Amino acid sequence: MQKILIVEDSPTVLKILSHLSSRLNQLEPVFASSLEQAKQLYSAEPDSFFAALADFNLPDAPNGELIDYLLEKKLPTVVLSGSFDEQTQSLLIIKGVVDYVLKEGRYSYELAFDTLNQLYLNQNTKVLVAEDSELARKHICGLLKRHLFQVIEANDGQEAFQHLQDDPDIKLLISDYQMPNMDGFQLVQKVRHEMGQRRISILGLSSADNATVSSKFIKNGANDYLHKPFSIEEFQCRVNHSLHTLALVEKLEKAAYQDYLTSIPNRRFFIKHGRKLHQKAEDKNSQLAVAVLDIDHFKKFNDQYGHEAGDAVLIHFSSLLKTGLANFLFARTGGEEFSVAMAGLSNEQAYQLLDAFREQVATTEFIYDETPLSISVSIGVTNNLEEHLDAQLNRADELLYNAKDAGRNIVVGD
Ligand SMILES: Nc1nc2c(ncn2[C@@H]2O[C@H](COP(=O)(O)OP(=O)(O)OP(=O)(O)O)[C@@H](O)[C@H]2O)c(=O)[nH]1
Repeated sequence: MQKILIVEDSPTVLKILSHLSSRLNQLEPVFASSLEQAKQLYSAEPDSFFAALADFNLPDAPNGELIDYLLEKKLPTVVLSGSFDEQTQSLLIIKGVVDYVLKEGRYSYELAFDTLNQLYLNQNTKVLVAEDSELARKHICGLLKRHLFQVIEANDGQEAFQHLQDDPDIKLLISDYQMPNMDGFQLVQKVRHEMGQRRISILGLSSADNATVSSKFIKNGANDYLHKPFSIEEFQCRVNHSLHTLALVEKLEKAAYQDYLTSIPNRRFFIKHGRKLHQKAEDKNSQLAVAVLDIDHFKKFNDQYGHEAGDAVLIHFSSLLKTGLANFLFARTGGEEFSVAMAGLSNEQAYQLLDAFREQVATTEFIYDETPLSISVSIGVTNNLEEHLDAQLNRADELLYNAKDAGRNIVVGD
């Protein structure tokens, strides 16, 4: 685990920082109370440190000498201080610190730790910078690298669009307005029209003194706009804000498509993607098998061992689905009902795979609260495309009822 060097001379503040450091994800705090001690700790194992949270004034470093030392060592640094005048604040940012935080109490320390956590996550976040002026591009990329983002550079809109096509993981596009080949407005428009489904935040930039540039950028699909030249701090705030909003949207989207209990996809996800598979099978005249699976006598787990036991059975069953039918679209589509869509499979092929899965469910031992529970599943499957997915699911459901009538723990196909 990488370390965070925390340097603070006040025992009271150090105590609070030590208490709050449990907030750090995947980072281990190491504490020092002077410049001398910080130097010793750092030089003993320089490669193990990820970043620093450092007090601006220390008895043996009254004028920010510790900050200069940490920046010289290229250690990303968040600065703490009891007071900052505006000049010192801008000087720190110009020198290259990640951020500064006033010692105003618990919330500001929490903010400092959140900044460090964010810095750690930024290492996996890709940002694309489209800017034709090399000087401006290098400046923007340098600011992003200070916050440890993975930065990709493009000279114009066309090159930027190509990068977006090649790399689906790019989360933020920072685009200048005036560029050769394809300008910023055209780029934003193309991204929003041709990559409509893509979750990407866009920040427009321009030095034009025309008041309509900002609204045009946003009307074309940018999320935010910044006029050049900009202050480093405002740039950082807008980048963080854009990515934070995007992360919230992604979180909401995940929650909307995931079953809360088992963490596998839910009915909404199944219908959305199942309809696409169904359409594709119709268009290409190919096969699509759809199955409905229902755990047998599920109610008895709840009745005999309690609702938590029922939940545990659902989680266990879902984990078997995740491994047994991982190559297909599957979801929890009801209480103890699950659905699977298997593209390209004939009825017979689907039947065989599902029967092997049924067997696996029946033979895998599951122990709840020291009691072995025997679980089985009934399955109905059809590859008759019907008119649409919902009708095919209804047909699979009818076959499932036949399986229940036939005594359960069985697969019934068309
Ligand atoms: N523990 C738990 N129980 C659930 C959940 N969702 C639905 N149930 C219960 O699942 C049970 C379903 O029972 P039934 O529809 O009678 O079906 P069954 O007992 O499986 O019987 P057959 O399907 O005929 O084999 C009901 O008692 C629901 O309350 C859940 O998320 N957790």
